[in-house]
Amino acid sequence: MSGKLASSYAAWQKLQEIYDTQHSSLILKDLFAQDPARFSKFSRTYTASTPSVDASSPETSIFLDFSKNLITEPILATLFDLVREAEVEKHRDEMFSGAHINNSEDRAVLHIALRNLGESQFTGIKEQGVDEVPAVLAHIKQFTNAVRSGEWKGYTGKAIDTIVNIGIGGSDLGPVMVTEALKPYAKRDLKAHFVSNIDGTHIAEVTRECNPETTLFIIASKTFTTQETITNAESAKAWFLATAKDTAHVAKHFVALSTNTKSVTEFGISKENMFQFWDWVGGRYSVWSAIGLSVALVIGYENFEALLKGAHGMDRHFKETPIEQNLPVILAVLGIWYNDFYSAQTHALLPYDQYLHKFADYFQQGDMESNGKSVTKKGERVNYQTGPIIWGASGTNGQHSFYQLVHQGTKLIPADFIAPATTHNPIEKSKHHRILLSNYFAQPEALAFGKTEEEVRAELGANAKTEVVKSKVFEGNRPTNSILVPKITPEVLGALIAMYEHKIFTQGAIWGINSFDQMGVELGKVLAKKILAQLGSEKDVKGHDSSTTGIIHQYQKWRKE
Ligand SMILES: O=P(O)(O)OC[C@H]1O[C@@](O)(CO)[C@@H](O)[C@@H]1O
Repeated sequence: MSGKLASSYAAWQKLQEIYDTQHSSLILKDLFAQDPARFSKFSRTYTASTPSVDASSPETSIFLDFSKNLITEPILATLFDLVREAEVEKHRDEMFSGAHINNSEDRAVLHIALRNLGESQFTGIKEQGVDEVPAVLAHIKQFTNAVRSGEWKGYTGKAIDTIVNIGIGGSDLGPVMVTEALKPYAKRDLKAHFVSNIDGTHIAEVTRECNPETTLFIIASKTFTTQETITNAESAKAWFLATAKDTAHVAKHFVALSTNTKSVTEFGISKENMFQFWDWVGGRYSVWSAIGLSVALVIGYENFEALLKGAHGMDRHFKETPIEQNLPVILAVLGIWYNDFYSAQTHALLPYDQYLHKFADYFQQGDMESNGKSVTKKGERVNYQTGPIIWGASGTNGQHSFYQLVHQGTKLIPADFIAPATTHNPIEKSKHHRILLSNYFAQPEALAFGKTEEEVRAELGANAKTEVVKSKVFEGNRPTNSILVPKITPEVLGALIAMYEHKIFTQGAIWGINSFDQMGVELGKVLAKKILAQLGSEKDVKGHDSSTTGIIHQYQKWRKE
């Protein structure tokens, strides 16, 4: 089992020494001037080894330009030494083999087994459920085809025209992000809604848009015990039965996605209407599982399978490619360079594609719930930074929101700029797309090379006030990765998501932490349940600090219901 303190590695200590002695001389303007081949040395292309499912789709490729990073070839080589010293490849192979690498819960981590579509190199995994994946996919295919064709009818004999996915965290963020990202592939007359928050507003607002005769509710919950989801599901059932009356009709309008058959049937959903997955699927890694049912309903099973295929291609790349050419590994070590040596606290994901506007939201859970840990797998407190704060927004909107700080603030913010070469909406002869991409190209250039005081003064003239000149200087030397894909297709999206999943894995393996449990979400839930019980009673709240007690008293003074 890993769990060694990363700071104990010789490569880590070498990186610290390099940072201490060299970081102030790592100037991108100079690094590019010194080496005309810098771009080609620090860029890589991933291309799926098998052709696209849809012959009319462009190839499934990802181009990574990481030349605008604060690295030299010796620094990159030392980062790769760290990967080898941390035995990342060994841990990777353990994951792919089904070893219980999630040691705190004694579970395997096998989201890769959800999407290999029976490919030989990943079969032979001896974990309960792995051999049932094809049957669940077949059930998803049969069900989604029935709903989309109108064969599946509601209790009054009408076809389903609305789906409502009720889930939270990984049971919501994946379906939301992927259905948004692949909207060009959506069946436009099937409306999809996603309810996640316990705030009654969420389900109240959604059911206002729904007709109980033509709505299908998807109760998405790995554990089927999550308070928000079960409460929302009960309210959805009550809303439905207020019109449908007969509980027999539930079977036509409610399905469940879960590992917990007992709780699903106790809720009143038959086993036949349940799509199963297994404990070795982490919530934040579950969009490839039955949790992806809403995705398959919206974009169709063939496109859902293409998404899986795209991710599987990246799995093969991660498993088979030498670390120096391995995109997830390269992204991972660059992130560690800034997170652990430059003390950058965050990492921005900036997709220049409106359909990807939920991409950063998705990886807030994916990355921060995986690597927001402070003890190693052996229980030792780390003495270095682990998971970064992930944030971001689609371009160009971010430019009119937070780019001021990114360009001229005091914080180092490594950022991934992501864009498709071709848009799904080439309106005005792709004028919009050219404008969008011109910004996608320009922002990393501005961040890297900035604008000197001399350049500003030359523009403003000799009489310009010093304070005005200074306010217009861009220090530059701010690192970015540029990721370019041919087009956002199901396969490309699958590969992109898997690339970031394996980046997260690689960083966690280097930090020696368990990226696959989430103990940190439990305490708040327990305290909330204790307070909830007290809010409902006539007695005064007790057992809390003066602040919690005081704010509850204020609430009780003001509440009207
Ligand atoms: O799918 P479920 O079991 O309802 O869990 C929902 C989410 O809740 C968590 O915060 C775990 O409690 C996330 O890890 C998970 O994706």
